[in-house]
Amino acid sequence: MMHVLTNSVPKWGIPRSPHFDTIDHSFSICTRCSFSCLPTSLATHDIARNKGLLHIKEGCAFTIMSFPVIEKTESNVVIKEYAEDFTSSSSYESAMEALSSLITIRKRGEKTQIGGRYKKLERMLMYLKILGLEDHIAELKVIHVAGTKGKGSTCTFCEAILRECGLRTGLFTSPHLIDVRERFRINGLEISEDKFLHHFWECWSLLKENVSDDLPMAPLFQFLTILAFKIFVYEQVDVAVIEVGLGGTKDSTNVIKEPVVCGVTSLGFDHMETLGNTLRMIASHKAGIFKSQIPAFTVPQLSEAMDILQERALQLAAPLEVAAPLPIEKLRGLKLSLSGDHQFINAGLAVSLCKCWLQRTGNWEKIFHKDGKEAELPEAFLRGLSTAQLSGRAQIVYDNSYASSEASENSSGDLVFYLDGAHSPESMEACAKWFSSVVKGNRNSSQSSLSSMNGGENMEEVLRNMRHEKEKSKQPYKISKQILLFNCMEVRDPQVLLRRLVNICASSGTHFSKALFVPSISMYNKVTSGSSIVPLDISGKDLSWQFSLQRHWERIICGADSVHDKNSEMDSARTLPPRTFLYEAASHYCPGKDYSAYSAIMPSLPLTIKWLRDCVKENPSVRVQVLVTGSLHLVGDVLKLLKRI
Ligand SMILES: Nc1ncnc2c1ncn2[C@@H]1O[C@H](COP(=O)(O)OP(=O)(O)OP(=O)(O)O)[C@@H](O)[C@H]1O
Repeated sequence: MMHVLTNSVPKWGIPRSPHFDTIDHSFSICTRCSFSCLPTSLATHDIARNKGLLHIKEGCAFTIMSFPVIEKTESNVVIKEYAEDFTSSSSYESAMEALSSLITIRKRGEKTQIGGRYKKLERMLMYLKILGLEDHIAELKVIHVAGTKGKGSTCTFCEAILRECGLRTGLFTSPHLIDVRERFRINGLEISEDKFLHHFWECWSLLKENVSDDLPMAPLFQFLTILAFKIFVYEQVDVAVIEVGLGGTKDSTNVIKEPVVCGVTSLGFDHMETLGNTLRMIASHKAGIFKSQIPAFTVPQLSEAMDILQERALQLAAPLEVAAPLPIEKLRGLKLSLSGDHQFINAGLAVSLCKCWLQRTGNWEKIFHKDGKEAELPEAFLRGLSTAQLSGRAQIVYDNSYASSEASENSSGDLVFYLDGAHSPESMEACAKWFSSVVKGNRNSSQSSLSSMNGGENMEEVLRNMRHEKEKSKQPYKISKQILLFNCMEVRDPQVLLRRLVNICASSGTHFSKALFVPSISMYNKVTSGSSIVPLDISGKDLSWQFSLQRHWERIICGADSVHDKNSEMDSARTLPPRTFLYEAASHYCPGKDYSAYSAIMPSLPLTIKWLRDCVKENPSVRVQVLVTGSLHLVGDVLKLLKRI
């Protein structure tokens, strides 16, 4: 029998899970009304009481919130506002619209003009106070993780390890790929729509009611951070694993005053417009999460970065240790569930963070009855490391939806998507190594392609993929073609990203026969849900960025300038290349037409997926291996489409 120190004795003497209910589905707009069981001390109550929304029952306060609602007699201005502003048929879509309204459009590196009197972290504290959370977040037992690459993976490993130790976990990561709820996981599962909506609208209304010229509404990431804290407090998690959004010192998550332990993952060059151009400057921002006397861990870093981390730790008397990459033997024959050699670095850090967290919270001895100096990893750690799930990072998806029956499946080629949202030079390098390794069938890398289907898929899907792979291995030899499907944000340097990808792949014998440049569907000014409508109208889409990506590609591959003249660009983007383009030799194609010998502009992502499926359907002798990379938005869009069509 395992005993774990948890918060299972409710902090406020209230039931562990808030009670959710639906009062009335008959409102024309309001689809959800929810109750939450809150500590009576929370300031929210006072506000709610003033608004006449509060009903006290046996020492436990139930806040009745109903959004959006047509209640014209209601004096609550905010509620009226929802009814007027968010007339979408679905409450969830309304929440997405509300969230989208918090996106502040600005050029990268420019300071966001939120206005008001206060600095970001001051504002964050005020928002938390409005929600009555400022004391409660101090009780959260946090693992706080900053870094350039590997934050999401490290946090995901930590969450899975501690969950396997029997703890109730909360995980906050960013960005999301398909649905914003991916950012908030409770016990390994993304938060349910009901709970999300409940907390979302409660947060929204209280903040909206209290904004002023001095304290404007929280922009998107600040709002989501506050929401995460609220969710974790109310869900009474034993541990909150919190990924920094950007940088560290000034990040919204840095309102955590006393985490249990901090981690800094691999440092490199990203977000330089905000963090600075040197590794020292970047490291200094990341070290901004260190707190006085709180243990911190990092991974092996270049000396410029390590010096800064050590300096900062010394100033704060924070013990800083370097966690070595996890030696493969420690896994005792198991495999990391996240694929790629770089994941051993993240896993090593996660193990140190979790051990430290368990020791500092008094859980280590309770759970393992050991002094913590054992060389072997506990079973629970192994289970966490071999089951942690994170979509869009070195994820493999076998697509067989183009084959309508087993017979047609066998008479079609194979289409396999390799998805990795790398978008910085260092991560592109990690991605290129992983892709080359898996397409060559190098099962020793860290992971076999089968077990690397880590996309939060259910077991049924994993088993289906395994069956698919087994079936395919019995079939006659197929010619593999590696195709690149790429887009990146305009602030990135595509020349650097593409060159690094091509060179690293080439150094291990992997060559892309074609590259496809395609616009993402996701818009940077809109938060969408998994069920949002996919826009199919491609008319008038500006593809000039995709054309410039193609020019970079042509230069890298053939050393020549682009084959296109500017006038033909908009026209050519409306047509898809012939299907033979995908698998016939480059020498068959003369440049200067709709596509070049090595690359094509694809007018839209849905058309590209359909086109790829059609190509493969026609040619049973090919196995098309598509690397999707350059942007997490692109990866999310592809995943969304593969699930749907
Ligand atoms: N330790 C690492 N070193 C280099 N690249 C890495 C490392 N870990 C992850 N990557 C690369 O970075 C991508 C993103 O991984 P992850 O989400 O874990 O990191 P992140 O720091 O959260 O990144 P993001 O900038 O997307 O928020 C991966 O798909 C992989 O290509």
